[in-house]
Amino acid sequence: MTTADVADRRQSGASLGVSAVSHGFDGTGVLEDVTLSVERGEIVAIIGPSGTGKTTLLRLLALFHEPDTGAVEMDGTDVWSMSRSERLAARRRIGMVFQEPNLFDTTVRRNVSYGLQIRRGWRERLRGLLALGSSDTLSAVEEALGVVGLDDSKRQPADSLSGGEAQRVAFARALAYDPEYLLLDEPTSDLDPRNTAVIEEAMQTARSEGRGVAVATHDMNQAERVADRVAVMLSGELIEVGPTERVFSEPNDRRARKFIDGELVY
Ligand SMILES: Nc1ncnc2c1ncn2[C@@H]1O[C@H](COP(=O)(O)OP(=O)(O)OP(=O)(O)O)[C@@H](O)[C@H]1O
Repeated sequence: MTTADVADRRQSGASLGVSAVSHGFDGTGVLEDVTLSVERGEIVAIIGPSGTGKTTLLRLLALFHEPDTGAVEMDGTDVWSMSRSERLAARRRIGMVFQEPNLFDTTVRRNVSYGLQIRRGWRERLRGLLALGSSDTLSAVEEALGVVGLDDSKRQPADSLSGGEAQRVAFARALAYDPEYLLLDEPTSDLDPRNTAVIEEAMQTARSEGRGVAVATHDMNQAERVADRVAVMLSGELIEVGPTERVFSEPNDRRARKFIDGELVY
């Protein structure tokens, strides 16, 4: 990506967000009146107790579900009022990394290039099939694997990787198709400090490339280390959103303070 591309992404002020969203499952409410957006070129951490709705929020941002009420907006446009093809195009601008890497039983390289193929439109996909191993596919795969420090493992079978390496491949798979927004659900929850550091660095690289990153994490130290803004979620509501330093040092909400101080039992 050129410096001009990055600057262009940043200046556009583009964002992905939810506006006054409430959502539940089988008649049970999970999210209540949630408003949050992530702009390109920033990292937003969503923290909060287990079962509080962080994954549900990421899944709504990933356009997996239509919210019961409220809007999911990309660049200010309500995604669920778009046509199906427009929404599909919007979805292609978003990458998601789940808590479980869920790799395919093939090499590292094929896992990453598969992500690239599946996200392309059918025309591009056909072109890709005709020119399997084309240079742009290969360089996108190599670049993404380089970001997570796995450029030397391309030919390795995915089932021979450690949990941390597998999660790094899942990250590269999401990165390879050049998403504008990257949604990460507890990407380092079971990882050792070294793999955690690699993923955190990759998040920062994504930010510096002008991507908007939203990460749900239990790890408050991680939120403090990487995020520009933090959103604290409790029982499906966002009780505090603000710049990381301010939220950690002087949260406005009493419950957010308790959660940050580790006094909130959950
Ligand atoms: N597809 C679903 N069907 C029914 N209930 C669901 C579904 N997805 C989530 N829930 C419920 O919504 C609530 C919030 O879950 P969610 O996974 O969003 O929380 P979370 O904050 O990400 O939790 P954790 O930190 O443990 O991953 C939970 O009570 C969960 O059981």
